[in-house]
Amino acid sequence: MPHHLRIGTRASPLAVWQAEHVRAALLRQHPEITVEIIAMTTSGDTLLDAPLHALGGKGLFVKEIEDALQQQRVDIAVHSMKDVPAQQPDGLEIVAIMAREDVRDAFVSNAFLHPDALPKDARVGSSSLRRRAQLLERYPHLRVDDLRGNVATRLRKLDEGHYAAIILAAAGLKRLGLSDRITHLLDIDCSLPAVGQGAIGIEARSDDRRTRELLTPLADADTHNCVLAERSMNRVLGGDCRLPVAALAQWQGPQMVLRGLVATPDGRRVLHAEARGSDPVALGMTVAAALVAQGAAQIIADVRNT
Ligand SMILES: NCc1[nH]cc(CCC(=O)O)c1CC(=O)O
Repeated sequence: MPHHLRIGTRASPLAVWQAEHVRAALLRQHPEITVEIIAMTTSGDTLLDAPLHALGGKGLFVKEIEDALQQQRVDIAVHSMKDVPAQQPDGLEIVAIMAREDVRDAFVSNAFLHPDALPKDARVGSSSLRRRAQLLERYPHLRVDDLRGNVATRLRKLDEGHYAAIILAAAGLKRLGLSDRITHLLDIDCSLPAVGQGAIGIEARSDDRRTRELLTPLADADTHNCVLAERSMNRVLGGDCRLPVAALAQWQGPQMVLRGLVATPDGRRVLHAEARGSDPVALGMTVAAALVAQGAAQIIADVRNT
């Protein structure tokens, strides 16, 4: 009997694209196996009215898929690493992280070529406190308003005229074939990305040796170490994707450079830290400690309490 693998994924077009991407890579490596995609609607997809950061619980988008994995209804789960909480549930593990797409945030507008061109009180759509804080730091005259929904929904709300501009991850737009909607790619000095942004992670049961072996050739070691460093920082800070926390690790020769940021949602205080090293976990802890020394823990506690 040929081996059959069931991939669990969210049902959004971007998530399904990512699952298809994993399926294609698996079949390239192992032409003898069969792969099925099982798409699920998660609570993060249905609770569209509340602002993302106000919804309780971590891992809104991944919980239901992890349940299916633990209950053996699927064999692997494909996630945007950005949405994956710092800690995996018992018995599950991120086995492979694939080569990263563009890590940057994209400025998308039908009327303005660059955020510099936005007039006072222009409405910018973003539901991420991380994007809000960095935008308001540089452009305190703007209004940042909540914007939820999948990529197509957000673009539609822009096109309907509800916003002067919106900010999205470049990776999602590129994967969906929507690169032509990117008006301007924000430099990482303007908008440091979210932990794990642009990276696809594949989760499996720790004790499922056969599946883990099949996944090994899909992993990109450089991306894996960068995302580990970012997640190590986030774990110390107790951060998740709803908090104004950003991090990006990049290889510079034999070393990684990890930049981290914690900000107040209004962008009035923005803490930065940076370190180099080759041990991802230690590097993350170093940058987290440097942020804590500047008051990061208090900022995070304040955001959690509001
Ligand atoms: N929170 C939703 C989400 N999760 C991953 C991506 C983009 C793709 C990626 O970062 O890998 C997006 C959309 C967005 O932020 O615009």
